[in-house]
Amino acid sequence: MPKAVVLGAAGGIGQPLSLLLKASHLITELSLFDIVNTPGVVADLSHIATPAQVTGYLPPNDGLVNALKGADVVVIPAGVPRKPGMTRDDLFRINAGIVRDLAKAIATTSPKAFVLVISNPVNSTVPIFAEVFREHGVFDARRLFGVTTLDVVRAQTFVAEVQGDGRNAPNVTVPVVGGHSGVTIVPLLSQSQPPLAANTSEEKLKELTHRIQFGGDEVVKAKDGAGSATLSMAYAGAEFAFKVLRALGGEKGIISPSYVHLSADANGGGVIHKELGRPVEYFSAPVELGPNGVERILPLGKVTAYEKALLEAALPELEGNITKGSEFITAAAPAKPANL
Ligand SMILES: NC(=O)C1=CN([C@@H]2O[C@H](COP(=O)(O)OP(=O)(O)OC[C@H]3O[C@@H](n4cnc5c(N)ncnc54)[C@H](O)[C@@H]3O)[C@@H](O)[C@H]2O)C=CC1
Ligand SMILES: O=C([O-])CC(=O)C(=O)O
Repeated sequence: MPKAVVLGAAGGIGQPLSLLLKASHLITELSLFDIVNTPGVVADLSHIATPAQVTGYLPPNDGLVNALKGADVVVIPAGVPRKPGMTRDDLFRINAGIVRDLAKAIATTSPKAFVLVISNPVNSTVPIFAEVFREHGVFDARRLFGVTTLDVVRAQTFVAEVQGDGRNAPNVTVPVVGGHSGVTIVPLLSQSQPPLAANTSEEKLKELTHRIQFGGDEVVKAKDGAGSATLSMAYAGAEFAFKVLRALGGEKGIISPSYVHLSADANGGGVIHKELGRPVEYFSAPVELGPNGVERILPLGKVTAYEKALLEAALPELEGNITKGSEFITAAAPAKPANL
């Protein structure tokens, strides 16, 4: 039975996420790391009568390494959240260095673990992980995931509301693709199941799209300086982690959107490149999960002219975010000695 690790476990997301993981019977070991307050979170969770045995670690010494030893799945909500007026990209300055250091520790301690990145800006932090893993010779695109599940969870909820039956949200499916910030979040509402009413006005579609793209801002605004989504993110992060764990356990046919390096797929994301009309390195798309991680990236399928325009609007920002993340590592790498 697998060991799950949470890095940033004492934070706004980390605590409820750790609770949901502790409550799950899919894991037997839950290892928590944060730079502060881990002992209290561990003492609290460890009284819950579920199988997972909880251990906690702090820096300095080998806290992080010990937390990561033998990890099968590492979930990462470490880093600062937004305040009103900030974009996710504004978090790069602080969070890029945090995730780089966590990536180095994973690369050396648990290079085979499945890595689930929540820390923002996801569009850039996932490329940071990939480049650190590449530098250490352990990059496997099938095992690195940007968690975009909250966008899907929001889309389910908001579409169900528009359909007049909020209680049906769990049965609604909406693919949300692209990235995880503003216009890079592209809901494919034409593929909603159950479908939106045929007479849904263009205005309503635009409103719904905007609400899914900027749902995070609603929470940042409501929290008024006290952070961003934590509880809904913990729910979404746990939901995705459970899917990964079930696939790891051999369950077949599990599909979930996730932000991945397109080389994770046997054909290198070729189908999606063709659909988008240009190559892009990372993209959130529905992926089929298996015991080795990504088994297959599914095509986006039929999109409307409106959705095609959304995809076109998403790509320049997404590509900029990807380059920024990758170059944070590659530009800092010492030059290779010339081949004399
Ligand atoms: N992917 C997504 O859909 C979402 C991502 N987020 C992002 O998740 C991140 C965390 O958000 P919150 O939990 O609300 O923030 P928070 O500030 O409440 O918690 C962050 C935790 O990370 C810890 N931390 C900082 N540096 C660390 C390090 N080097 N190693 C381990 N832990 C470290 C802090 O001590 C803190 O406990 C933010 O970057 C936020 O933007 C938030 C919501 C949704
Ligand atoms: O909005 C934020 O900064 C946090 C986040 O990623 C989300 O809620 O989708």
